[in-house]
Amino acid sequence: MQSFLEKIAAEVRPRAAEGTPAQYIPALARVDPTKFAIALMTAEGEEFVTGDADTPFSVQSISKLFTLALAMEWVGAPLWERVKREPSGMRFNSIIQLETENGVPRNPFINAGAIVVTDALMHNRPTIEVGFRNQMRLLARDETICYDEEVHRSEMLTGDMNRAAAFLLKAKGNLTEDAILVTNAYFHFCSLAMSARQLARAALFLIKPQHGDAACARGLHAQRLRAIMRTCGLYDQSGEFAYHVGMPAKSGVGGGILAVNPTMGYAVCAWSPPLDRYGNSIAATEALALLAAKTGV
Ligand SMILES: NC(=O)CC[C@H](N)C(=O)O
Repeated sequence: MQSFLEKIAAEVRPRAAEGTPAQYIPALARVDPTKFAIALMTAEGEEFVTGDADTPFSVQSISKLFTLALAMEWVGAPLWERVKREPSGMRFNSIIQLETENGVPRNPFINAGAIVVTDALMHNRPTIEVGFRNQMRLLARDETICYDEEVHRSEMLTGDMNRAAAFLLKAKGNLTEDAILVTNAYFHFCSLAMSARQLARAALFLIKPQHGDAACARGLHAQRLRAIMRTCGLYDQSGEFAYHVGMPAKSGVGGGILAVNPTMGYAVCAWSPPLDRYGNSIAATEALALLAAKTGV
């Protein structure tokens, strides 16, 4: 596996030149585009890594997987009255459907849906940012995980589309808390900095129940979460990714893609900052495609 990951890395790294790191968040535009990592964790606890696997990067929308997992634990069924489980076929930050579909976002992995999930998590929990970070520390078994305050500030300065979504949700009666406070918490979740190794470790609960105190570690909702990853995990490229790669996955505009293979029993995170026009990492997608082909997905 180790030499195979190194071969994949050598093959796909040049593909990064075809894209650019996210430009609309200035702190992400400054990230070194040549960074690259793959980290693979097996259900049995073996770890294989290559490249910059211990360099923290901005998890961005990968946080939506973990906020949803928490909300399924903490909020349960009422969550699904506020957000649907359908692919949107639209860009991740689009608010068009929100207007025509009465303020109920298509799924929890587009921005509007994740803002509803954030609102649900915040309810009666004033320190949700600390709570979420602590859950991630427990899942990844790593106390060093922190928010990147520079990325957070950068998103606060440029996050008007997300504030627009939050105010629309509020106007349609689908936001309980203050729209500005909810988006600030959402920006914090997105600004969490984690390495590929930490993310792959944190995702193991999706293929095998884990010990520990993290709320979602028992993996009670793992199969449902994988279904939503499969259908909505890469925004309006989810169908293409399912065809090309085949693993349930979640991407972020920091250039990370976190995927799981329940049949073979591993979680894997690939990272390369340059993105395609959908906002998904080009080299990370290709790395996962080669891995999937090799491991019989
Ligand atoms: N696709 C993403 O990773 C988007 C997350 C980003 N924080 C945003 O709200 O635009």
